Amino acid sequence: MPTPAPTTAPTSTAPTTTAVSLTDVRKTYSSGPQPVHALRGVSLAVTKGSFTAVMGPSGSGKSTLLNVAAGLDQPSSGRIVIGDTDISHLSAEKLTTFRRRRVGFIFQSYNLLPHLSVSENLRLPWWLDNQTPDPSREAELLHAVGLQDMAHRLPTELSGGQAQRVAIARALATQPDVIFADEPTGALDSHTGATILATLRDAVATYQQTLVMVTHDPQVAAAADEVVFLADGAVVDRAVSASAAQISQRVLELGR
Ligand SMILES: Nc1ncnc2c1ncn2[C@@H]1O[C@H](COP(=O)(O)OP(=O)(O)OP(=O)(O)O)[C@@H](O)[C@H]1O
Repeated sequence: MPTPAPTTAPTSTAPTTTAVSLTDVRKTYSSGPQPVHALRGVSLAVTKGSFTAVMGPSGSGKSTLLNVAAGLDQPSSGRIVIGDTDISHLSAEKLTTFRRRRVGFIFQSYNLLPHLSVSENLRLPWWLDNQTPDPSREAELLHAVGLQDMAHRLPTELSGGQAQRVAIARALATQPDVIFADEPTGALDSHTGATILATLRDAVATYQQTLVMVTHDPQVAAAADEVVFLADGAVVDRAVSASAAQISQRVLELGR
């Protein structure tokens, strides 16, 4: 006898296994002559400890999604929960504090402070939050990204790949609920990009770190547990454990 279908709709409360949840998130830019509907009702639940890649054609809303989900920009409507905090209604001041403590960022351009050493850049999240840096965690993270011998170097004395490793270690420093990465391998050659990707994957596994990453590169996206495809401001598909070829095919279909 077939199992009867459940009669109750799934609850809208995020289960404790969810690191980030978006519910019907919309973002309209109204500054120009015509409003731009960059996000048109995105709902998404990111599992704790998972690695999610966000892909889609240019202009599909990937960066907007990342900025809004990370609390860097306000949605026009909808609900965003990180960990157990609904950030949708936090004041600007509370949101800034929350981001410093609970969210990590990795950008294509590394965003290291040029006058601070590797070690000092890594300590920034603690300093910005008026916390004392944890020396053992700092040493562990430098080792995890292979920079244990470069703690005293300045960013100008690093290669692009090494600079991005500092950014990864820094994002991991405070054990945030989630790290958002925007094209973290975009400025690197393919070999260095592959090494950075491996470092990120290892970090996700070692620290059970939740990672959400925007990328244009199907090879990079194939390292993720799940790929979310955006088109015209909406989630149009999701793929689990997809190969680079499968991801490329889907991106082509979406009209990259
Ligand atoms: N500040 C802004 N003001 C007005 N429109 C904007 C703004 N930022 C983004 N947009 C528009 O919102 C839509 C989504 O942009 P977004 O940058 O999120 O796309 P994307 O998928 O990240 O693109 P790409 O892959 O080219 O970086 C686009 O039509 C873009 O022109």
